[in-house]
Amino acid sequence: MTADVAAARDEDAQISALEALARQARELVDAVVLTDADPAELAAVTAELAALTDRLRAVRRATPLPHEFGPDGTFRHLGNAVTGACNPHALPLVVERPATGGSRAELTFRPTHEGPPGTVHGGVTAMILDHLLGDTVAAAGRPGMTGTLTIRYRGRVPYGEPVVATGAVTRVEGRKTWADAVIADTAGTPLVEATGLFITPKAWLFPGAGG
Ligand SMILES: CCCCCCCCCCCCCCCC(=O)SCCNC(=O)CCNC(=O)[C@H](O)C(C)(C)COP(=O)(O)OP(=O)(O)OC[C@H]1O[C@@H](n2cnc3c(N)ncnc32)[C@H](O)[C@@H]1OP(=O)(O)O
Repeated sequence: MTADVAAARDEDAQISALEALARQARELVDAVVLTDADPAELAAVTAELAALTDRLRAVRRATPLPHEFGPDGTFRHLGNAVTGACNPHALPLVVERPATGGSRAELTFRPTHEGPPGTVHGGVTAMILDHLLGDTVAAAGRPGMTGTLTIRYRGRVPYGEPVVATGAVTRVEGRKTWADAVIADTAGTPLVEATGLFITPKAWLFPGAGG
């Protein structure tokens, strides 16, 4: 076994273990949101969690896992707040790029995403749509940063039930790209609609040019 292969295996093992930890941390957050344990039990669990937190902090990175190209050549961001498999804050959203263009994701929100009673928080759905729009413009070969994001909330988004998010580019002009996205129920009824303007920084077009 070469040193490169051994290093790749070590990295795979590290990522798999981090993904498992993130999955467990999501389970923990869901359990916290829904627990009805008594105060003594809550205090005992809190003390155990504090000890576990100290163990993880003992070996600490400066930043979350970075953007990179994975072993199969595809772009990945394991620490991303929306898609990162190693980030417990992420759903994580799994985005597909249909052959017909745009981006698509099937997702199920959890009780931890609740805003109004029985409804997903509008900021959470906006975050998902921002990411999907960003992926949509990137899929069209025009990656950019969100300049503006307009949201129209048409119906309550439930948690615990699957919904579908889709996005499509609508207009391009120089470094600007506009796209629309929607979260709909499985019958296709739109629940939240978004329009985004994405601007490709000059540095992404001309690396080293600044901007
Ligand atoms: C290598 C990467 C591979 C990636 C491959 C796969 C990716 C996989 C999916 C990832 C998906 C992520 C999705 C998350 C997306 C976020 O969440 S991004 C985070 C939120 N957004 C930000 O932080 C952006 C912060 N703002 C900035 O960085 C800069 O202001 C911007 C937006 C890059 C623009 O800066 P700039 O290029 O210096 O812009 P500037 O030259 O002043 O203006 C250019 C034009 O845009 C207009 N403009 C500028 N800003 C705005 C604005 N905010 N609103 C309206 N118009 C504006 C100007 O008026 C101007 O218009 P014209 O005069 O040409 O008509």
